[in-house]
Amino acid sequence: MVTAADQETRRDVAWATAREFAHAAAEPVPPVRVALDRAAGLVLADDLVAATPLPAFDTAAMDGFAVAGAGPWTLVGSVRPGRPWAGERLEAGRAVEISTGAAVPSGAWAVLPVESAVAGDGRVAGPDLPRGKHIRYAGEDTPAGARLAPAGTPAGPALLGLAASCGYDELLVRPTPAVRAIVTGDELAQHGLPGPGRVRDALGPLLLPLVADLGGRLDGLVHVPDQPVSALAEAVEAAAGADVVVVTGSTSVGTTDGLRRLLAERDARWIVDAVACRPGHPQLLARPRGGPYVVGLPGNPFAALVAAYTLLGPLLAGLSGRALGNLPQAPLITEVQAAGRTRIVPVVWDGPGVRALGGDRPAFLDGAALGDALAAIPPGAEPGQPVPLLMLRR
Ligand SMILES: Nc1nc2c(c(=O)[nH]1)N[C@H]1C(S)=C(S)[C@@H](COP(=O)(O)OP(=O)(O)OC[C@H]3O[C@@H](n4cnc5c(N)ncnc54)[C@H](O)[C@@H]3O)O[C@H]1N2
Ligand code: MOO
Repeated sequence: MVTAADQETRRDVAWATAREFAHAAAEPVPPVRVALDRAAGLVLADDLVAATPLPAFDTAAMDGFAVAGAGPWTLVGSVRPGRPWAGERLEAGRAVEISTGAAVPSGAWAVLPVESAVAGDGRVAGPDLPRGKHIRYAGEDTPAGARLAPAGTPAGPALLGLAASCGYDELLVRPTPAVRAIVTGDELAQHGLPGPGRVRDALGPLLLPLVADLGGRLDGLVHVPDQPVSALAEAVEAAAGADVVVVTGSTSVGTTDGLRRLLAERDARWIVDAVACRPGHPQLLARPRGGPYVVGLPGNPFAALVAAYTLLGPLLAGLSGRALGNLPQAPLITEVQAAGRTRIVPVVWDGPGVRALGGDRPAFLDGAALGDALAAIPPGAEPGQPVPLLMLRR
């Protein structure tokens, strides 16, 4: 539970609250107007309002005959998609052959599907149909001016198709926030087997797809030694053009962990200073005056992954103007102890719930590599209780 004092200092923030703090602290990036084919995956900065009614005209929903009045009917012509009927209002007892998608002439009562029609000698017969049968009337799906999607909606495939349907060539969207990564650690090796006392960098390869999954664009990654301490300051300075700087392996309080000192020197505003979760406790989010947001991910790789979902994901959502939304939940069917702070463990779907996989030690990525989701298990959770899920696979 977060006390008033925690809220003040932003120390050891409860896990769900940390996500909210990260999201709420984000000032959305300025919007840009882009062509529809450049908008995929970006987030609407404005409501999408129907520029035309949909459908825009009374439309045949079947191939057959548009008929007026009771049958049989005299055929007086044909109508094809994209070529409106040039004739007069269709009088009772008359019909036109019509294709799916063509404009139904005024006066038509219904469209008689070709399968139900008997045509010949300039006439067509068939069952009487209820008024309006197989006609999609103008504005039936939406009238012009209706709000189809609110600002903050991601421009997925269906939204782009919808925008085109009602006449848009461009959309006002927020560009993907730019993220720079700074991977720290004198012990890190970037290729091959690490050798004595060295550790292979797991976070460089993990960050490129992870940042994209969380809604950002990784536009640079540098490796920085722990010594001299000025190296980290220079790397943060060089990333000033990004929206977010992610620093890994410098969140703790050791002599080689310079991030907290650097943030103090820069008079940074603390948004989250450690989270009451395991792993990932020392993660942080702060904003130096006039600079990008700084997310500190613990060096332990699974802890870093957890921290990215906890702070970086909600921050990127806020920068893009996306809502934080509620996480999906599922019952946890295995027992996992979460004493005092939220436990975050890899899980897989198993029938009506999720099952903990193991492989959840802070430095080990095995469970996360195989899991469908990370489950955030609050302190005191009972077996069978629904728990929030951070989806690892879609
Ligand atoms: N006195 C205390 N010490 C530590 C505390 C604490 O509260 N008091 N917290 C521990 C916890 S929990 C974590 S998590 C770590 C976080 O430390 P840092 O973020 O400063 O990371 P490092 O100390 O540099 O590294 C921790 C661990 O991870 C390995 N590492 C680092 N970077 C990478 C990488 N890119 N790829 C693979 N592995 C990496 C590093 O070699 C260490 O083994 O602090 C604890 N200490
Ligand atoms: O909390 Mo640490 O992040 O145990 O590994």
